[in-house]
Amino acid sequence: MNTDDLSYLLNDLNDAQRQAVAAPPDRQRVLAGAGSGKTRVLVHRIAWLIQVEQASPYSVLAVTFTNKAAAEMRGRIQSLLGQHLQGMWVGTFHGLAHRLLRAHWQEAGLPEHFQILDSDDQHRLIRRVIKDLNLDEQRWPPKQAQIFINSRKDEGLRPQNIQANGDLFLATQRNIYAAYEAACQRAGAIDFSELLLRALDLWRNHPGLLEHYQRRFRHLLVDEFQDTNAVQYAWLRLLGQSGDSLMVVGDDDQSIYGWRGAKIQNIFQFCTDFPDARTVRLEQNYRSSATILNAANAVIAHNQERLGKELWTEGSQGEPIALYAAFNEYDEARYVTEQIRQAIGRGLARQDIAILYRSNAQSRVLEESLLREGIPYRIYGGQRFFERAEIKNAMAYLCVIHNPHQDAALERIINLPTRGIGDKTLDQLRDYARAHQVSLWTALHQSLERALISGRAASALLGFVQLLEELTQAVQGASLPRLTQILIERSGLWEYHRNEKGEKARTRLENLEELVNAAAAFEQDWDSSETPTPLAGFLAHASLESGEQQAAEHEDSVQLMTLHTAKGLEFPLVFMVGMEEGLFPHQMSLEEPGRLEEERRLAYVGITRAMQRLVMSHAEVRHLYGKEVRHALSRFVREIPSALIHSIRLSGNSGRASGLATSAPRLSESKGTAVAGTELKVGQLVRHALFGVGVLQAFEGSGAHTRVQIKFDTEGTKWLMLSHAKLES
Ligand SMILES: Nc1ncnc2c1ncn2[C@@H]1O[C@H](COP(=O)(O)OP(=O)(O)OP(=O)(O)O)[C@@H](O)[C@H]1O
Ligand SMILES: [Mg+2]
Repeated sequence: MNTDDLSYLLNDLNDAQRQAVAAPPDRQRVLAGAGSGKTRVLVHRIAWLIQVEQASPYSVLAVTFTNKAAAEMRGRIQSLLGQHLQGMWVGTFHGLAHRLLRAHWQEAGLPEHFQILDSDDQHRLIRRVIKDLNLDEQRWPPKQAQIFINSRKDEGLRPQNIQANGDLFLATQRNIYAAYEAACQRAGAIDFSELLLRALDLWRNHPGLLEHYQRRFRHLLVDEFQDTNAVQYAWLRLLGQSGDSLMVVGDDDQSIYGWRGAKIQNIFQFCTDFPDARTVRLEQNYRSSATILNAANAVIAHNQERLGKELWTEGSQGEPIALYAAFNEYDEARYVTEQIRQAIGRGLARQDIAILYRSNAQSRVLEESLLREGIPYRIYGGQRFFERAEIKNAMAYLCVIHNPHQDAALERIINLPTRGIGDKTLDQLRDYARAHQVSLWTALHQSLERALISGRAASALLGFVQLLEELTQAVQGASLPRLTQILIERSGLWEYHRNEKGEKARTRLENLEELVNAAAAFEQDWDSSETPTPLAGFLAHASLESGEQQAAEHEDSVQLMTLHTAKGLEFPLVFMVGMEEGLFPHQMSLEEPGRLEEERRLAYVGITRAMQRLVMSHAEVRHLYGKEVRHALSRFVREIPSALIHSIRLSGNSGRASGLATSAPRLSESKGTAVAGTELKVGQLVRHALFGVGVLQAFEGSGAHTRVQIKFDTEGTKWLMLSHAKLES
């Protein structure tokens, strides 16, 4: 092929990048600092393999850290190649594991309709297990056991792999883990860590299947490699051994998921496991101004454990980093908001601005301030629609109708609404289930048949069985939204929430209505090749959506997210708020050696998100967990050479955010027209036929599933399905 034809694949690359992209199929480890074009290399490499090496898209497996990054990557490859790529697998490890397990549920030892437990479900189940084991919950807190179990799973350890050696703590945690595993198996449910481990076991235990995928995925590429955990790495080793090409790209200085089991050591291990792998280093940073880059380099230089690499840029010096000393968090939010208003006034697009914080809880005050100023924003994280109690209750009914052997869902609804099935009866059923290794549903039937339960308890259980039979009958042949509606009404859930008092009850009922809308939207673009029925698809959709901290794509909003979520992204203007000891670095990391270095890497990630301008802020007084606290300035700010910083003090008016900004939110630019989904903006006034006027507060979900949160003047705050809400501006 004429090399000129390939210029579009190589043009915007430097020499080192070009060599990595245009190498014949091989194994490479790209090790380079932030903003040096690692992700760009990976994208161009895939395009090169397909275009020049004639690799079938079907043979490419690319793994990234979030679904958003995966979608972006696919889009960039497609636009480079100018074609739609069928069959290419691009996704997160979790997403890929889920696909594998759905396709090979039998081999994985799962029921066809296995359910995914989110963190909340998992916590409930572990709590249950602890009780069943007659352990004292005070001494053996479920949360602690949950962390123990997940971190063992992330390391690839089953209970039988854990040696207690007479250690009571380990022995007990191992017992809880084992009992929890049995409970999951009975319930046909798996948690997020299990997704990965089970997929790995699938390959380990079925060499034929592994071979199939090894033959298929000839080209393997992994972004953000520094944050792979032991199980993910084991995946890679299995799949990568026999492939044609393998590329991992990462930066040891950006490893920020150690607390979730990520192992920086994988970066080194890689060269032991793949001795023929080449290491590529990229040293030129294309993202940030020299000031920002120097600040990042200075901070990360304080870490001991690093491979050590310097980044340089040809970019201009840029503006100094602004540091605002706020009086409290409200003042901080006002300052940030005012700065954003000015930046927008100077012509910066809203989506080019990001506010980064250490903890989700910090967003509330910032949100309020942005709302008051009518600045549209988009937030990643927070409580998702599918995580709300009333929605989870309704989804549990859907789940049980789909497959009654799902213990977590069954437990959730067996006495909700209350129908006289007490804890004692439930305990009896659980004991039976455990003793006979069956699901709760089977335990219930057998206990009744064998008259192990009698009297009032038995008739309550019978009532429940009858109810489920009736519900199953009633939904025969119904569409997904109709089915959802029938279940919500006839299960008694509707009545139950209606009898609750106050505003909360009303919100719950409306959310339940929204669920029916969500079901309708889902059914419309349900993909029959992915799940056997719309119901199965809807259940999976709900559990996966609640697991990922993603927000809907809405252009032209300021972006709010945690520092962790910001990984891999870049913005011309970045605010890092709450730069205080105890907040960032986080209090917990101060007490745990090793964690502090991880916090510093997080600071490095944050600083290197900024392209042109970085603004940091800290508050002298802050309200945390209901208390007023005073924090010292974060060491990460103090580690930046003072020549790079422009301090803005409280005293004097120069830097002080102006005005208290209590004005009502303004109408957005797109006045008057009936509002289509993409035109809506947070902060905008909208009108709903029934609820009247309100302010749009947030978006969630995407496409036909988009929901909007609106604060109505008289009707409180509601979540509505955008496609059904018929809003007017
Ligand atoms: N050779 C190049 N010429 C011009 N711009 C480049 C070049 N390489 C990368 N860039 C740009 O630099 C920025 C950073 O690139 P990229 O996001 O790929 O870096 P990265 O190493 O993946 O960063 P991170 O470590 O934060 O994930 C992007 O805007 C990218 O388009
Ligand atoms: Mg990247």
